[in-house]
Amino acid sequence: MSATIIDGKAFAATIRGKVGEHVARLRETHGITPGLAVVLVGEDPASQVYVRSKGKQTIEAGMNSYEHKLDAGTSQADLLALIDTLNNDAEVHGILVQLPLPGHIDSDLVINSIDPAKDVDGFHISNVGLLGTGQKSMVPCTPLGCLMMLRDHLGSLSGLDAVVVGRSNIVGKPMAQLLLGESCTVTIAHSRTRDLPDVVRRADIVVAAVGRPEMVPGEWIKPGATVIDVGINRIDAPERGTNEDGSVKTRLVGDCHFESCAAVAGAITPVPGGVGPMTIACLLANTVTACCRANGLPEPEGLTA
Ligand SMILES: Nc1nc(=O)c2c([nH]1)NC[C@@H]1CN(c3ccc(C(=O)N[C@@H](CCC(=O)O)C(=O)O)cc3)C=[N+]21
Ligand SMILES: [Mg+2]
Repeated sequence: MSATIIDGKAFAATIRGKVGEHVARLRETHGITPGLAVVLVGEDPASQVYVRSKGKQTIEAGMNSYEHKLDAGTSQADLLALIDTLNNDAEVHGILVQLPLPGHIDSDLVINSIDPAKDVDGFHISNVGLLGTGQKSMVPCTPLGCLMMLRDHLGSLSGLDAVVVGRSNIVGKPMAQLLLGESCTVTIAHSRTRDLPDVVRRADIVVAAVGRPEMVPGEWIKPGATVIDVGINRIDAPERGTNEDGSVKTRLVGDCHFESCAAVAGAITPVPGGVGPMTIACLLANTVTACCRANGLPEPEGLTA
C-alpha cells in the first residue's frame, strides 16, 4: 500500500472544534445559540443511528438540537405542517429531513417546502440553482466535506481532471458543480457510461458515489490519483462469525475496492472514517453558517465552500 490515507475522522473533529469556537463566540458576543432540527419519519435502524449521532454532535458543539421522530404512517400534510412550524421558529436555524422518506410522501415537495435559508442539506431547488450559477448557497454536506478534504490534501484543484462516478442529486451532481467551481475538468460518469474503466483512468481526482460495494478496482485508478470514496455499504462478513441471534456479522465497505485502490492511488479516503464523519461535521458547519446569515453576522471562516 502506497497511498496516503486521508483521515476524515480526524479532519471532522477539527471542523467540529472550529464550529464549537464559533458557537461559543456567537453566544458570548450576541447571545445567540444556533439550533438544528432533524426530522425522521419511520423507524429505519440505520437512519436512527445517524440521527442519534447528529444530535449528539450538535449538542457537543454547543448548539441546540431538536429531534422530531414521526411514525412511518405520518401523512404528508402533517409533515408539511411540522416543516412550516420549524420554518417559522426563530430558534431553528437549520432543518434536515432525513432521507429516504416513506413511499407515500413526495420527497421533492417536502424538501422544497423547507425555507431555503434553513436548508442545511442544500437540497432545495433554490440552493441547487444558486450553487449551479456560482452564487452563495447552502452546499450539500457530503460534497462539501469531500471538497474540504481535496483542498486540504491537494491545495489548488485548478486544471485537474475530475471524474465523479454517480449522478445523484445529493452527491454526484453537487460534487460536480463544486469541482467545476474549483476549475477542474469534470466528467460525471454513471451506469450507462461507455468504457467506464478508461474514463476513470484519466482522472486526477476520482469521487465514487454510486452505492455499489467495492465496484471501483485499483486497475481503474491512475497512479498517484486522489480517490474520495463516498460509498457506505454494509456487506455480510461471515469471516467475522455470527451475532447472538444467529445472523451473520457485517462490515462497512466503500464503492472502491480499498486494498487495490490504495496500492495505486496517491491518496484515498477510508470507509469507515472518511467521508461519513465529514458529512456530519459539515452539517454542523452549515447550521452555524445559516445562523450567521439569519442574523446578518459575518460568516464563519473555513467552514463554507
Ligand atoms: N437529509 C439527509 N441528509 C443526510 O446527510 C443523510 C440523509 N438524509 N440520510 C442518510 C444519509 C447517510 N448519512 C451519513 C452520515 C454520516 C455517516 C457516518 O458518519 N458514517 C461512519 C460510519 C457509521 C457506521 O459505523 O455505521 C463512517 O463513515 O465512518 C454515514 C451516513 C447522511 N445522510
Ligand atoms: Mg452520504
